Amino acid sequence: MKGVDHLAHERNKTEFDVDAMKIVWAGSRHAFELSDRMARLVASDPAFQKDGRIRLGRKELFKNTLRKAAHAWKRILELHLTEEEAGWLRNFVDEPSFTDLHWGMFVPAIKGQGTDEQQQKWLPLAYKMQIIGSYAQTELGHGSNVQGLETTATFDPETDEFVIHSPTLTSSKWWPGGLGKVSTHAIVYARLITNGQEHGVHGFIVQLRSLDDHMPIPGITIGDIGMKFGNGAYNTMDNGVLTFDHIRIPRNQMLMRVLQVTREGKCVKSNVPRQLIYGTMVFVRQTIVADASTALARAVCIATRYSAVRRQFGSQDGGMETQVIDYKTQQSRLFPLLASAYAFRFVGEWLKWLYTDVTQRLQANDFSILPEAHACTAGLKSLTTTATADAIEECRKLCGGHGYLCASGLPELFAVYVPACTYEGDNVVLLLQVARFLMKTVSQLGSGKKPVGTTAYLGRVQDLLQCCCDVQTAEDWLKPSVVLEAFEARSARMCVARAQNLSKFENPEDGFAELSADLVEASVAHCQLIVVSKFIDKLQQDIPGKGVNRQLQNLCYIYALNLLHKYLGDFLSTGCITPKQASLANDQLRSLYSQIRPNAIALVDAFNYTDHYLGSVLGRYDGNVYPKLYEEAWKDPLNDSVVPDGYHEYIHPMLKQQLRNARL
Ligand SMILES: CCCCCCCC/C=C\CCCCCCCCCCCC(=O)SCCNC(=O)CCNC(=O)[C@H](O)C(C)(C)COP(=O)(O)OP(=O)(O)OC[C@H]1O[C@@H](n2cnc3c(N)ncnc32)[C@H](O)[C@@H]1OP(=O)(O)O
Ligand SMILES: Cc1cc2nc3c(=O)[nH]c(=O)nc-3n(C[C@H](O)[C@H](O)[C@H](O)COP(=O)(O)OP(=O)(O)OC[C@H]3O[C@@H](n4cnc5c(N)ncnc54)[C@H](O)[C@@H]3O)c2cc1C
Repeated sequence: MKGVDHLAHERNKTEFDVDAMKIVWAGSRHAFELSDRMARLVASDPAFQKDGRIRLGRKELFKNTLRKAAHAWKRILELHLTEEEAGWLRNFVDEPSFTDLHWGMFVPAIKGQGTDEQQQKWLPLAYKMQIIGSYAQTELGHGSNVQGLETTATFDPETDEFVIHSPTLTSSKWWPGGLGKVSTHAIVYARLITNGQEHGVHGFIVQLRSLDDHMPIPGITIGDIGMKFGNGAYNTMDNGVLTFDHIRIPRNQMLMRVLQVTREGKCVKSNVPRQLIYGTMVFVRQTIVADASTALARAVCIATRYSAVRRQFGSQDGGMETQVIDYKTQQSRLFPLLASAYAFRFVGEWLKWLYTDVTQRLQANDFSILPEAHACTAGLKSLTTTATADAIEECRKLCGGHGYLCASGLPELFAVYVPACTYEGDNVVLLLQVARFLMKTVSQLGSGKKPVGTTAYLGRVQDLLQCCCDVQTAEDWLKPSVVLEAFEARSARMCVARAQNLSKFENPEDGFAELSADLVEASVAHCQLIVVSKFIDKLQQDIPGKGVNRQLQNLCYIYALNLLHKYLGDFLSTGCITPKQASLANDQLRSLYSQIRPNAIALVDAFNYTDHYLGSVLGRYDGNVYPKLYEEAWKDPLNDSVVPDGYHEYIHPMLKQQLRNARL
């Protein structure tokens, strides 16, 4: 059987309505139709083709990205695309570029931290791309510790200006995307100083380059920070270095929604909390969770299709060998990743809802759920990006040797994706933020303050400390209440144990530092509970389409029970379940793998990815892997000549030498 036939055969086995699942995956019929249209538009435009990207040198690669970004903008204007459509189009162009930072951070920072007047002035320019913006927060010496940033913004009352200055080498801005070669402006984070007094870190709109000839403004030194991990990959982005030598900007270019500086240099606080200065990060972390499901789904789609095409061993009487997807070990590695892609999709949807809710509340001066929004975005960003980066690498291994070829698409996907564990907050630093939030919540339980939202379960802590898991058969693990209670009890018990250990320290900060590794584990347990509970919530919705809900149930339990298996130490050591119940969970997991198996190809088809977007010979929709791999190999520049360059200089003399030695 050819690869092409394998996948057709697999698709015939499907037990659910794939078109209905495509809508569930996209979030709505509207989102499906829109993203489908934009994906096809990009795939059919020769200007957006991706072939050979990994073989380009840095300069060529970068220019190619500029060309694509300019072409995308031209198409957006020509077709009068809405903001939503334009976002999808840029997504399917699938090449990190300065536009990500312009639309993803510069514009949101002005929207979130700018006053009405500032928004009226700057947003129209940014929307028309008459200025291009970057987000310049991180410095050579400090990234995680935002309060440790060294760039200064000193108010000069004589001229009504701020003087932006880089006092040390370590205060050089370092990393901001789009900054190196493209941005004309940036939101620069700097320590505010007025009348000799410091007022913490704030954002300032600073022009970096001339709008006429793109030369840096005098006093500004700016460039690219150099090559990053992998071929192609994130090297399409001009992450930059920037220093200021006493650059003057008008007073009204400080983003003043949180704090105003008057003409006299007096600081006047508004009624919004200081943390709103970090608001852009909350917004971006939320989008990163949605991106995680997309990147994970890409890797899983490639590995699943290829696993159905690939055959090894098991041939009897000259019959066909076994499809590697039928090996239980392959299933136990692959199907939890498939389930995770769906799980992250739904938690991403929920997080988007939470973010919208918080934004509306902020507008009504209700800041009560800001800590919850911070903890959820930080924790879920950390959980989903760590899992996705690991999963892409696992998918590469699941594809055996061919997974290591760039033609599989997996090496570049990994190289592009893996910095997500670092940017927008190092994943461990973010989990420590969640831990602080959890410890604070536990410490307030005695005061009668009822936890709400994702920590509401901690309000039932006494019950959760005592409850016994009610599982007697493997089927009992298919009850939502049973699964939920096990995850709630594990998280609650871990939180309480950590809080008790913390209370033994005289100085809570010393305790927090000493116990930080344990605290991070509690944060992970809490975040996994959120993902499981949002997946379970999704199952309660009225989901149309034959067999769709059934598949989602299977995926949900695979996600939860695989975590239970992987983190068994937590569940057993906290006494949430018994070894016997753990073994029953494992039995159930195996049964679920068998149920998912006939639907695996259809479940990845439901992602609705074009071959252009997947960029993988192994993941092709038609399964025509081998002829295309063979074809692809011949495109390598090494195969331009039969005898390689360097033969006469190096190989020939070496062979001659051996020959002479042999004759001696
Ligand atoms: C096959 C082919 C493949 C190729 C195809 C390519 C496809 C592309 C696919 C994927 C690529 C996607 C590309 C996407 C592009 C994304 C661009 C990436 C951009 C990255 C940009 C950045 O990184 S910007 C810089 C981000 N920096 C950080 O995140 C810094 C991290 N540090 C912090 O956030 C904070 O400083 C801290 C959280 C660590 C705080 O520390 P500290 O204790 O010092 O805080 P404070 O004293 O300041 O405040 C404490 C107080 O505030 C609360 N708090 C903290 N943060 C927040 C917040 N954000 N919101 C609300 N509240 C907050 C905190 O809880 C404390 O509260 P208390 O009540 O006092 O306890
Ligand atoms: C591809 C990419 C794009 C980026 N784009 C931008 C951008 O557009 N704009 C921008 O401003 N920045 C950008 N950044 C910077 C990014 O936000 C920072 O690198 C990130 O926040 C991590 O900070 P750091 O580099 O200072 O890491 P560090 O904090 O130095 O981390 C080093 C190690 O120390 C550990 N660590 C640090 N603090 C603690 C602690 N308190 N407790 C325990 N462990 C700790 C970390 O876990 C990590 O293992 C980008 C980075 C990358 C890689």
